[in-house]
Amino acid sequence: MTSHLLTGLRPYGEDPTDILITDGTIAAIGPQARADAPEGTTTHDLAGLVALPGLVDIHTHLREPGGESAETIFSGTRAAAVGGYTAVFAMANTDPVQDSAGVVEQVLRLGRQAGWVDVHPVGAVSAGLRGEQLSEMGAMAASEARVRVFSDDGKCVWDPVLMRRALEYVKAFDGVIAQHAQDPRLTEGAQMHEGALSAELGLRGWPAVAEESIIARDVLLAEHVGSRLHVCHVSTAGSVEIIRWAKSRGIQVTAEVTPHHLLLTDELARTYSPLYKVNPPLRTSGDVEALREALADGTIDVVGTDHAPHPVEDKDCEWAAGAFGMTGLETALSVLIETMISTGRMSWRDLARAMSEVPARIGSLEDQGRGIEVGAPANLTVVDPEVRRTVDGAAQWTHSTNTPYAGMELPGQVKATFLHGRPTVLEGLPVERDA
Ligand SMILES: NC(=O)N[C@@H](CC(=O)O)C(=O)O
Ligand SMILES: [Zn+2]
Ligand SMILES: [Zn+2]
Repeated sequence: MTSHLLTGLRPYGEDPTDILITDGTIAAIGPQARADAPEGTTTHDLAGLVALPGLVDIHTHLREPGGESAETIFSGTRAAAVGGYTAVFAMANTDPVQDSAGVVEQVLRLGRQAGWVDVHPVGAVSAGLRGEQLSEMGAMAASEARVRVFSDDGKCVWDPVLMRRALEYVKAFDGVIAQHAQDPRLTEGAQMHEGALSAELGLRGWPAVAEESIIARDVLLAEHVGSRLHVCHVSTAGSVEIIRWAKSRGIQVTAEVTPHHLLLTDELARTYSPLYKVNPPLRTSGDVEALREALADGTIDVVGTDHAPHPVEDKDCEWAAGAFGMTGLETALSVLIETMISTGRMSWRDLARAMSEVPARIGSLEDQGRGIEVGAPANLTVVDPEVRRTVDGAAQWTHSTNTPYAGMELPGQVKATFLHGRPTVLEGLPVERDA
């Protein structure tokens, strides 16, 4: 029997208490925790720190197989643990693509071997992400990986017939289609948000309507089919309006916002540094305000990092040649503290809902996102919200250095993470399993 006694921490930022973890489960909370601690229990003094349920990322790119020069399942999941995560959904745009039972089972296995977080492979919607025929969705759902989230992320499922079939297909096992909403024709050659600034800088624009028109179509398809739609990385005020309308009609739609779209704006394109190049692009301060409001009022359900590591040669170049994407696993919680907690827009309980409970529910996980209660699996994140740190891309655990926050001071640090009762992070540092 392995036991850990966590003393003095504040669940959801509330009154300090003690938590006893025994054999992967929260065994006691409060005075009973010390009383029940068996011989040989390891005690961790975490006085004053905030405890949250282990974070769940609905949108991570781990890059393996095929993109190991940017990230591996090991390096990406270790970065996730350091960022406070206990589960990640690994996007399908790998090489080979995660479009068959064989590939998703391989990703599952590598995730288990690494042991930093639970890895849930996302299945591709279309074979090879080609947008032509459906992938082996049923086989992936029935595989050991039990795939429930399907996405062609990186590409939009553009063909409305294919989208309709995908939505119909996943109903059989309560799956969900996560759409990367980007009309490819309206965004050909696009480099940044379309607006006054793109005109001034002479960069081809990515108009808001290219996202909004796909979301509008997809919520109507989801309604027609009676299936579940999840919208990836919502980035415009207009998208928020459409999702708000869809929810008011009872359409089964959930939506995600990234940390970078909650904090950064298109003004950063003035630097011409590809570190700020991402898909969908950074938008205006008006969009940022609408996204914060939507996350606070629940129109946007969850935060997804869209952690998108890229090798240095794809970012250390001119803007037009740069790859789209930013890393985010190690900074997500800090950005959320900065934008939503410090501003009083969300409580710690709200944050736990958006970063743990609801992402777990969208992905049909039963042993994650359960909250801090006796009997729940001991997936916990312990954060010091008071520390302020300057982000250093080279000092992160991800294999890539394309963080847009380099040089910025952000609040908060994850001090400890527990995965099914085992510490994966202590004192802010990853703990090797055999240690
Ligand atoms: N977000 C990005 O800019 N890039 C992602 C793909 C995606 O999320 O659309 C990637 O895989 O690099
Ligand atoms: Zn995407
Ligand atoms: Zn993505």
